[in-house]
Amino acid sequence: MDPIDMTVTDLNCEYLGLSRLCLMESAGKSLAEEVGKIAVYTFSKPVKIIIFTGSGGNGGDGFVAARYLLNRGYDVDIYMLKDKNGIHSLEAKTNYEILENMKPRFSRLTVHNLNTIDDINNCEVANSDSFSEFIIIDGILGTGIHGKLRENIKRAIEVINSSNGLTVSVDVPSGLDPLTGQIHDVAVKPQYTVSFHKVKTGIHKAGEEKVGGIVTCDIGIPIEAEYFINYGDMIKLNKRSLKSHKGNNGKILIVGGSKEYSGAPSIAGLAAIGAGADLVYVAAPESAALAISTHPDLIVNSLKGDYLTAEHAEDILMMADKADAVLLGPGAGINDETGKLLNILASKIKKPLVLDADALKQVKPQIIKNRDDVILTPHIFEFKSFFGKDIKLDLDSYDFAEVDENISEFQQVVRQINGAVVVKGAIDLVIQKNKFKLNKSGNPGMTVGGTGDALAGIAVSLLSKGLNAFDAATLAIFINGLAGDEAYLEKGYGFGATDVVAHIGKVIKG
Ligand SMILES: NC(=O)C1=CN([C@@H]2O[C@H](COP(=O)(O)OP(=O)(O)OC[C@H]3O[C@@H](n4cnc5c(N)ncnc54)[C@H](O)[C@@H]3O)[C@@H](O)[C@H]2O)[C@@H](O)CC1
Ligand SMILES: [K+]
Repeated sequence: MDPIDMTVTDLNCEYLGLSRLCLMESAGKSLAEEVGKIAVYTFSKPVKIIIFTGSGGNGGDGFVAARYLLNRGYDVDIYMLKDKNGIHSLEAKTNYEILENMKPRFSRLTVHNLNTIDDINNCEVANSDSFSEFIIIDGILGTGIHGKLRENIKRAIEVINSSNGLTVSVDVPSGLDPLTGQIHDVAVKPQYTVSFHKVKTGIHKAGEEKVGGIVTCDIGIPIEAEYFINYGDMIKLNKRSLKSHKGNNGKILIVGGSKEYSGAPSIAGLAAIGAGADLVYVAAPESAALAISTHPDLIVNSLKGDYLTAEHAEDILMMADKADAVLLGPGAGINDETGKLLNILASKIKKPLVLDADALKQVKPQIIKNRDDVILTPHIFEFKSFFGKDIKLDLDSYDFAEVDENISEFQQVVRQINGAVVVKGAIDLVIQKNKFKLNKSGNPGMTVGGTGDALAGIAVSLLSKGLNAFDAATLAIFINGLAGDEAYLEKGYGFGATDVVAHIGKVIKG
């Protein structure tokens, strides 16, 4: 599991009511159990446990484990590389304070602050001849590592590696990149790594030589916290820089509209603005352009005729050059000439793309199949016509295995292409290759016309800000549903797509 996805899942547990403090308790308890097993297996007698802690959640797991190990009768020494005031994780601080409050202390616990390099050089582990047999728990850095290692952390890692203690790393060996498995400077070289919930991607990549034996502990994270999109996923949204200029936050081109439909590209464009894009250009035939241009937020390029045709290709390709992402299809209609144009554009535009209803019905899968920067937003019938496969999403089962089997049926079909697919329904399914997420935001009122255009507009807006197709697709369907839920609160089932659009900015901010 990628570290960012682990963070998202942890956060989503909170929205189920499962706090980070509970997760840390569970992680620390599992850690203590595993260390206990390792101690018995390796030494078959009580040994001293030395826990190195940093300033984050990784150290917090160490503080929790200390309590359980003390109860099992172990002597525990904690070596804190950051003192209480330097602990950033609230949960870690709470767990440290529990140890601190144990006064008078009957347990065999000692706590040392290693504030300076000298403190580290002079600690017992650095002169470990004085110990016979002991276990080191490495709770310095986990998934929260970033940038270059600070000097004191580097030194502590060197001391751990040159000691003769048996080392158990918490979640990730400190210093090892939890995503790539690379060691940029130095890293703890443990005999075992105890991971929580799922092994982090970097651990798999690094291999046993760098991480030792891998133990994975279930810490009670329910599968629903991982499968369903929730507010935790919002951390993937790029923060808007305070110094940004016009255009820095996404320039979009929407290609759509026809004699019959001018509403669809307008809604998509306004939704893109709602999701934070700076500039939205719409390329539409003149029969739709006038109506679209009544929205002053949209910049309309009027093209000759009642429908988009292959004759417009050159003009549109020039416009696409200036955009960061392009949406093809809303309200374009279905006819041979428009179909021809959409296929040309899908093959020639090299910017990230969203293919919506009328584009989905006309663009041939082989044209986009090798691209991983494309999002398709079909409902189940469009899915069938695009992929030529009739399957249903059936999540009414109480059996994980059946749900997984149903989802993997979809994955097998979607694997024909490299892009992300949002299968819209009462519960939505987002798939890209072996990744998937489910979404339950939204309500039955969203069957009203135009909500699909709003979704496509949000998706292209997020693509234009540099999100990858999977993240843009998952966040777009979640945000669109949340905005729909706000519209329902305001107007009951009497809301329309423009009401959904009106709430997009607010639900993102909130
Ligand atoms: N997030 C959660 O809810 C859970 C997290 N858990 C544990 O918490 C860990 C993640 O916690 P955090 O996100 O707090 O991160 P970490 O504990 O990995 O460390 C982040 C801390 O180290 C500092 N730091 C980062 N890079 C550094 C560098 N190069 N040099 C020096 N200091 C550096 C940061 O300032 C931050 O205070 C996991 O690996 C796992 O062990 C578990 O308790 C299970 C639940
Ligand atoms: K660690």
